[in-house]
Amino acid sequence: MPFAPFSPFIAPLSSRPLLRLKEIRAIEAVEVPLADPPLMERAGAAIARSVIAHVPPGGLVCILCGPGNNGGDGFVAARRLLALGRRAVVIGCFDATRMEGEAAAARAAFLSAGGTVLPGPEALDERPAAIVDALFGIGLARPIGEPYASWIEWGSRQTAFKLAVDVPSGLDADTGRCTGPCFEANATLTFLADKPGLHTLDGPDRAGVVMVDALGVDASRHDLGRGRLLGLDAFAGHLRPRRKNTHKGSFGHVLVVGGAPRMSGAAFLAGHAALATGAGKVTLCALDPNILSFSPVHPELMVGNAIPERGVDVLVVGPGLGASAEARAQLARLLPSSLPLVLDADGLNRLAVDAELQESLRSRSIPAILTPHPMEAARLLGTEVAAVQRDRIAAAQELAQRYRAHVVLKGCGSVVADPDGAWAINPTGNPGMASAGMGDVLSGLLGALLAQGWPVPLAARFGPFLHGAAADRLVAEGIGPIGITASETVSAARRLLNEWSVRA
Ligand SMILES: NC(=O)C1=CN([C@@H]2O[C@H](COP(=O)(O)OP(=O)(O)OC[C@H]3O[C@@H](n4cnc5c(N)ncnc54)[C@H](OP(=O)(O)O)[C@@H]3O)[C@@H](O)[C@H]2O)[C@@H](O)CC1
Ligand SMILES: Nc1ncnc2c1ncn2[C@@H]1O[C@H](COP(=O)(O)OP(=O)(O)O)[C@@H](O)[C@H]1O
Ligand SMILES: [K+]
Repeated sequence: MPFAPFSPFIAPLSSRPLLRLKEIRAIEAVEVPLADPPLMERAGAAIARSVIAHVPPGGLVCILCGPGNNGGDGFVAARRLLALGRRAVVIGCFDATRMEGEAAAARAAFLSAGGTVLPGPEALDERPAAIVDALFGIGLARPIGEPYASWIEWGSRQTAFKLAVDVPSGLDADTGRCTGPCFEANATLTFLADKPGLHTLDGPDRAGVVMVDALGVDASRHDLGRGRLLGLDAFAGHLRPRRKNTHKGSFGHVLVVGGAPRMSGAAFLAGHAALATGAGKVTLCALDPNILSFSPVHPELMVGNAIPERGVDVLVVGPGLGASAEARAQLARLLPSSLPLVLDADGLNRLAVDAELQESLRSRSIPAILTPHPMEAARLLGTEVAAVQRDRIAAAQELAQRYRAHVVLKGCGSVVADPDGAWAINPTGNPGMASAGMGDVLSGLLGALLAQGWPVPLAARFGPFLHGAAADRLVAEGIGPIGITASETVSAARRLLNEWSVRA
């Protein structure tokens, strides 16, 4: 029976830049000619160090090398491993006469050091203890064919330590999309700076643990673009203990508008999430005329069919809103408001087909937070889900600009984009969150943050970070990923928020 011990929960602590291909290439263009020792030598040394840290002496290290500089990194690593008394072989069967520059030199140096290049995995006569994937990195130009495709499939299947060099071969470093066959690593050692494709869509499944080695290059001297991988440090300034001398008015009044007939659960979930993560008061304005005037499970929620005349600080519109004329009327009334606004679910679906609502969203004095999942995003962009997922960052940025709003494009590696072009990827969360009601919880949680005074762009980042971390905490405790419920993430988020809100 397989045994997988629960790992202790540690939220990602440090945020860091995420660089797209054009930014990485610009750094390379400046740094490669200056670097001494050369960057490829440093990359190979870093790979060798990582292998040595993970593989006991005596184990065979099998390095899959491709025809470009990614393969060059692999050849340097192989030579260095031999020099350190380790057993290493290369698998590589490309036309070596077509190799150029440093990569060709790296191959030649490996061969001169007595290294062996095998034509395929079938030539091995023992099981490797480690597989290093140095086939293709950021130079991947098309889907991978034979023989590399079979090597990738073979390598991914091995019960060995599997290390991808820079990017798992077959993964698009910008988008996290598998372009065809794609290596499945336990860990990825990526160079110069971290890359968005390792953290969204297929990236997390393929890359495993991501380690960044700057190769001694001070990337901060270059254009780092506008993307970040979120870490807890990004929010430290707003995670403070509460002052003693406060009252419920200090923490804001959230109004949740939704809950059409047969969909009131969504509004209750959002409302409960808002209260449990710190809103001072929560009112539900439900479209269902038969809704109970209070929730027996959460009697602290104020429930009704009317929008309070005054006293509301934040709007959460959409959970279970439905597609009725009344839903449209509520949107038309609330979108122009000058209160902070979270728009989700049916609110987004209605927005997608209504030019007048779109205009009033764009004209808001405070940009709203929109929280589409990929299907909702596709509707808002007038395209297909596949087109959204082909480049999630570009889709989120396009939405943020088109609707002049902060956008959380949900899913594995949620992408947050601001109207001014800044963007971020959230590293927390797990497939246990692929269950009904999670989006409603996120909306409520965002409402609570806004009600407690978080600036809108920061709330749009911390909401998914906290929610995903809550689900990760549940997994670490053995609750999930299978069967986590949206309500359970609310309690876990409350615990984390209290743990994190300590005096520095
Ligand atoms: N530049 C630097 O100084 C540094 C770079 N570094 C390292 O270099 C990596 C980038 O190297 P790179 O640019 O050579 O690209 P790489 O990923 O090896 O692939 C290009 C080769 O593959 C080929 N090819 C592409 N797709 C293919 C396919 N589907 N099927 C078959 N062939 C395909 C393509 O051939 P072509 O398209 O011309 O036929 C070309 O030969 C980077 O990820 C990092 O590891 C580090 O050492 C730090 C310093
Ligand atoms: N595989 C996953 N990895 C990380 N987060 C996920 C995953 N699946 C779902 N989530 C998160 O869970 C939430 C689900 O929201 P949504 O799809 O709107 O759910 P629902 O419509 O059921 O309420 C989002 O915040 C999303 O990012
Ligand atoms: K690779």
